[in-house]
Amino acid sequence: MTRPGTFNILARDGAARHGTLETAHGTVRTPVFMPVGTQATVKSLDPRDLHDIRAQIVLGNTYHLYMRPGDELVARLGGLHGFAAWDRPVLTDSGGYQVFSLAGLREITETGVTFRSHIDGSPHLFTPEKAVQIQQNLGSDIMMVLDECVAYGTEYDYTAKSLELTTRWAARCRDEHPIGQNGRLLFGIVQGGFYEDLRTISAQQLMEIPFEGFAIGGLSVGESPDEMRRLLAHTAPILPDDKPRYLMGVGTPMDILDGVALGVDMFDCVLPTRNARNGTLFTSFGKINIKQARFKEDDSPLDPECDCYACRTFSRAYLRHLYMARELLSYRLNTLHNLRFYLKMMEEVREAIGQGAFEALRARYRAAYEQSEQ
Ligand SMILES: Nc1nc2c(CCc3ccccc3)c3nc[nH]c3cc2c(=O)[nH]1
Ligand SMILES: [Zn+2]
Repeated sequence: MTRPGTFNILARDGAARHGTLETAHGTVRTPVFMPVGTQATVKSLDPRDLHDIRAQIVLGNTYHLYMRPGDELVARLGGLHGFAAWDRPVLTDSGGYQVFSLAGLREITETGVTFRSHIDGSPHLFTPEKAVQIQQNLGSDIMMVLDECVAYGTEYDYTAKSLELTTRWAARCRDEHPIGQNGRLLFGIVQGGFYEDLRTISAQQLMEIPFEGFAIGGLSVGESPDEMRRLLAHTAPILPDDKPRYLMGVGTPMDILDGVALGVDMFDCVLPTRNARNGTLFTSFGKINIKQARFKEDDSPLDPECDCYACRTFSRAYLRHLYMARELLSYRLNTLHNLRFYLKMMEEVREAIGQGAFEALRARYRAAYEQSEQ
C-alpha cells in the first residue's frame, strides 16, 4: 500500500488538478466531494447506499461524537469504521467550528476553548491536544487541527490575534500527532478572516509546520459568493502545490466548480443533505423543488441524466407524493439523489481535467445553474 499522505497530481487543466490522496483506508481521487455524516451517519443512508452512489470518503464530527456517544466508547467499539461499518476513509473536523457555532457560553484562552454542551449544558474544555486525541479515538484518517473560525465581519485586530493563536494551536496538534503516526493524516487550517494580508500571514505560518494537507477555513460563514471567491482566489495559490487543498463548508455546485478552477481539491457541504429535507433537488437542468404542483402527475424520472436509484425507479409524481405526505422515504430518496448529483459532478470534473475540458464542463453547469439563483 502506498504510504498514507502521498498526494499524486495526475493531470492539470489551468489551476485545476486531478490527483490521488493515499489514506490508511484507501485512495481518494480528487477533486472530491465529501458527504457530511456528523453523528456517524449520513442522515437516512446506510453504508450500502454510500457505496452505491460511489462516495469515496465521509465526514464525521469531533464535537458531536465527543458529546454523544463519547469518543472513548467509539474507540472501544472499533472507531468510526467499526462502529458505523464504514470501510473507506473518514475525515473529522476538530470541533472548533462546531463549538463556535453550536455550543453556548464559550471562552477562548491560550489553553483552549471552554464551552457548555448543547445537549445538557455541562462544562467542557477542548485543548488542541484533546481535539487530536478525540479524532485519534474516532479512528479518523484525516484529522483537522483545532482552530478558531472567526465570525464573518470580525474586525482586523481581533482576526490578526486569532490567527496567531490558531497557528500556535496547530503546532500543538502536530506535536500531539507526529507526522506519519499510524498512517493518519493531519491538516492545518488557514484563517485570517476576509483580510488578504492576514490570510497570507496565516498560510505562511502554517506552512512552516509539516502538515499532509491544508484546509482553507473561515469561509462559507455567511459572506457573499463574490467575497468567498475573492479570498479563495487569494489564498489557494499560496498553499503548497504538492499538497491537497481543502475548502471547508463549500458549497453549491457552482461554488465547487469555481473552487476546482482555483486549485482546490477537497470539498464538504451540508447543502445536498439539508436541501433534501426541504425538497430542493439538484438536477442537470438546475435546482427544482419537488413540492411544486407541476410535478403532481409528472410520470417522468426526476433527472433523465441521473443514474441514482431514485431517478431509475420512481417518477416525479411519486417523489412529490412522498414529500407532501412527509414520508420517511422522501428524505431518503431525495438525499440519495442530491448526493449522487454532487458525486457524479465530481466524477465528471476528474474526467474533464484529465481531458483538458474542465472549462467546458464548468460552462455547461453554469448554463443550468445561472438562472436558478441558487
Ligand atoms: N474547523 C473548521 N471547520 C469549519 C467548517 C466545518 C466543516 C466540517 C468538517 C467536517 C464535518 C462537518 C463540518 C465550516 N463549514 C463552513 N465553513 C466552515 C469553516 C470551518 C473552519 O474555519 N474551521
Ligand atoms: Zn437521481
